[in-house]
Amino acid sequence: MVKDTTSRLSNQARPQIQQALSKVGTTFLVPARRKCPFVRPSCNSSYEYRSIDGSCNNVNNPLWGRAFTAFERFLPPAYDDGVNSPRTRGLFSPLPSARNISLEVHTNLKVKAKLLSHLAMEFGQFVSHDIQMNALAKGYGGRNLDCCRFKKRRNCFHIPVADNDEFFDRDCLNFVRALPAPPLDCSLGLRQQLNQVTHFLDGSVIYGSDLATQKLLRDGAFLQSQGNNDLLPLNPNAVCAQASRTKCFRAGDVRVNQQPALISLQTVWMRHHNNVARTMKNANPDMNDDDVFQKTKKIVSAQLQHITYNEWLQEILGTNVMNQFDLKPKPAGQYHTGYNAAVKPMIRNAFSAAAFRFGHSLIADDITEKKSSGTTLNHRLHTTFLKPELAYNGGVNSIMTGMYNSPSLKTDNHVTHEVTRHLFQTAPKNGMDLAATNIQRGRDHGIFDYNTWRVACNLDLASNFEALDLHSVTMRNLLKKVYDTVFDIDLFTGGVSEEVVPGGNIGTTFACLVGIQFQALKKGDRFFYESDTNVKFPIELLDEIKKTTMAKILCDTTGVTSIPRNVFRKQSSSNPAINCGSFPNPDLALCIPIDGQLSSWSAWSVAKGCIPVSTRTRQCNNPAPSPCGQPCTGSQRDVKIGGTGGGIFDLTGNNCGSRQPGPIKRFPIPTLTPFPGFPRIPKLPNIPRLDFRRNAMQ
Ligand code: HEM
Ligand SMILES: [Ca+2]
Repeated sequence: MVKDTTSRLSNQARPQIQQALSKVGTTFLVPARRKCPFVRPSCNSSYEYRSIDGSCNNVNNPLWGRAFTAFERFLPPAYDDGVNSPRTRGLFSPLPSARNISLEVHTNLKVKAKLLSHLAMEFGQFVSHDIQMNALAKGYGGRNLDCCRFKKRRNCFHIPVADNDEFFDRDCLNFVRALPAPPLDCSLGLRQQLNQVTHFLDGSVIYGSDLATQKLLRDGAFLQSQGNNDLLPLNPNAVCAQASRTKCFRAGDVRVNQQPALISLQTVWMRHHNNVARTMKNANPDMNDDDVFQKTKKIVSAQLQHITYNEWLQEILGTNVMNQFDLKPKPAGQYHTGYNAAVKPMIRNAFSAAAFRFGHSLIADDITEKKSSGTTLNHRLHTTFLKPELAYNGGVNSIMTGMYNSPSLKTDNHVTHEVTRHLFQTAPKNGMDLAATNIQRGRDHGIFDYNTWRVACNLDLASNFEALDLHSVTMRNLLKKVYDTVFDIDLFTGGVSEEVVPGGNIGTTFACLVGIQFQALKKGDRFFYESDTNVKFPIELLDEIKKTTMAKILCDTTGVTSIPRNVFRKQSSSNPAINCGSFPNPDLALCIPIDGQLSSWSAWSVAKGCIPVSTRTRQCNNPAPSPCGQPCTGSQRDVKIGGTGGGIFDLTGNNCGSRQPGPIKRFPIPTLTPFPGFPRIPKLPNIPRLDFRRNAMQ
C-alpha cells in the first residue's frame, strides 16, 4: 500500500484541481472517505475542437490524456518494495550516487552534432513542455522541501555528493520525489506520477491546459501580447530570478521563463497564432472572435504536429525508425487512417523520466544571438536562467536566428557543465546537476534499469559490459567504473551512451521508446491533424497545413528574409539559406467549395468571404454569362470570392474563375484497413536476470 502520499501539488496547479487532488492526497489511503476527483465528463463527440484540458478526446475513455492525470507505463514499475521505494541493487544495497554517475559518465566533453542546429534542441524542449510536466511533492503549508536539511522527510530522496567531488563542496544535492498520483479509477496501488499538462501534442504549451490559463492568455480572437504582437504578456507571478520579476512572461506553459531560447520559441508561436487569426479575421470581418480563435487554434496546433512529425522527429529518429513506427505524414491528398480508440494516448513514464531527456545531451554551452547587422553574441546558458531580459529589444528575433545558425551537441553521454554544475545557479556553486536529477528521477519513478529496457525493445539482454553497443570503448570503461554490474545501469545513462541510429540523433533503445510514444500520440489522438476521424480537416485545408515548415513560420514571425529550408539542420551547401518568398505559403483561410459533405466544417467556408452553398443568397451581380458559361439567373447566383486563391464559384461549388486551377480535386477516402496492432513491448521473460534486486546472471 502506498504510504507516501502528499497533500500538496506544485504551485503551478490550478486552484480547483489542486483542491480536488489535495483531497485525494489526504484521503487516497482511506477508502471509506475516498472521493475520486476523476469524474467522468459527458462528451459531445461531434464537437470539432479539442477540449482545453484534453478530456473527451477518446469518447469512451474521456479522461485518457487529460491534464492532471497519471503517466501511463510501458512496464510495471521497478520499486524495491513493489509499490513505492526506489530501486536499489539488492536488498539494502544502494546503487551508485546519481551525482557520482554524472561526474564520471556525463562529462563536459563537447562533441558537436553532425547536422543538428541548436534550434533542434530548443524545439525538442518545446514539444516536451507540450506533452509533459511532472508535479513535485511539497512540504508543510505547500512549502518547497529542502531534502538536504531534512533527509528523512517523506518524499525526500537527496542525492549524496562525495567528499572528493571535483566541483560541489556541499555533501548533498536537493531532490524531492514526484507527487504520488492516483490512477484514474482511484484504486489503491503502487506509486504513480502526475502529468499536469495535456498528454496530447495539442498546443497546450501555447494555449494552456486549463480554462483559467487560457482566459488569461486570450484577447478575443488573438493571444495577448505586449506592444503590437511583439512580446508575450507579462506575468507578475511567474517563477523568475529575483531581479527579473517585472519582466517575466506568461504563456501556455509555466516554464516559459526558464531560458531565453525557450521564451523566444514561445513568442514565435504566439505571434504565429496572431498572424493566422488576423488573416482569417480580415478575410471574414463578420466571423465572431470565438470562432476565429478556435479555428486558428485548431490550425496552429495542427501545424505544430506537422512540424514535429514531418521535420523534427525525422531528424531525431531517421527514416528507418520513422517508417517502422508509421510516423511519417501521408502525402498531400491523403488522410492518415490509423486512428485507433484502443491506443492509449498517454505519456509513458519511462519516456518522460528518461528517454525524452536525451535532449539534455544536445544542449550547448551558449545561447547565441545573431543580430540583423550580422553581429553574433554568445551568452553562457547559466547566466540566462529565469532572466528574460535578453528577449527584449529585438532579442527574440536575434536569438531565434542564432539558434538555427549554431550547432547543437551530439546525443551522447556528455552533458554540458552549464546544466550539470550551474543549473539554476544564483550564487557560486549553489547550482543543480540535471544529469544527476534525471538519474534520480528514474529511480524515484520506479523506472527499470537500462538492460531490462533493452529486452523490452527487442535488443539482446547484455550479459556483460562488453555486449553493449556503445559509441566508444571509453564509454564502456566509464560505465564499468561506476556500475558494479551491467544490470544496474540507469535508463537515462545507458540510453544516451548508445551509438545513434543511422540517419538519426538518438540511440536504439531511446529510438524505440520515443518511436512508440509518438506512435501512441498519433494513433490515439482523435484530433491528430491528418487523421480521418469525425473531427477531421477538409482535405484541401489539410493539404495547406502540410505545406507548413518551421522555416516559413520563422520568416513570418521574426523578420528574417532568408533562412535555411530545414532549420533543424545547420546551414550548409545541402541546406542553404533561401529567400523567404520561395517557401510555400499555406493558405489557411482556405475557401472551400462546400458540397454538403463537410458539414462540421461548413462554417469554415465563411473564411475569405466564401459562402456555403446552402446559404448563398446574394443576387447575381454579373449580368453577363457567368464565367462557367451559364447565364446567371435569379436562382443561380454567382458568389465572388475575395483574397488570394479566390475565384468565381457556381452553385455546384465548381470554380469558374481563372485564379484557381479548375475544380478542387476530391480524393476518395481510403478504405479503413484493420489496424495492424500497436507494437507490443514483448513480455519480459520471467527469469531471475530481470530481477533488478538480485542479479542471478552476475
Ligand atoms: C536549456 C535547455 C533545458 C533545460 C535547462 C532543461 C531543464 C530541465 C529540468 C530542470 C527538468 C526537471 C528535472 C526533474 O526534476 O526531474 C527537465 C525535465 C525534462 N526535460 Fe529538460 N531541459 C532542457 C531541454 C530539454 C530538451 C531539449 C528536452 C528534450 C528534447 C528536454 C526534455 C525533458 C523532459 C522529457 C523532462 C521531464 C518533464 C516532466 O515530465 O516534467 N529538456 N528539464
Ligand atoms: Ca499537450
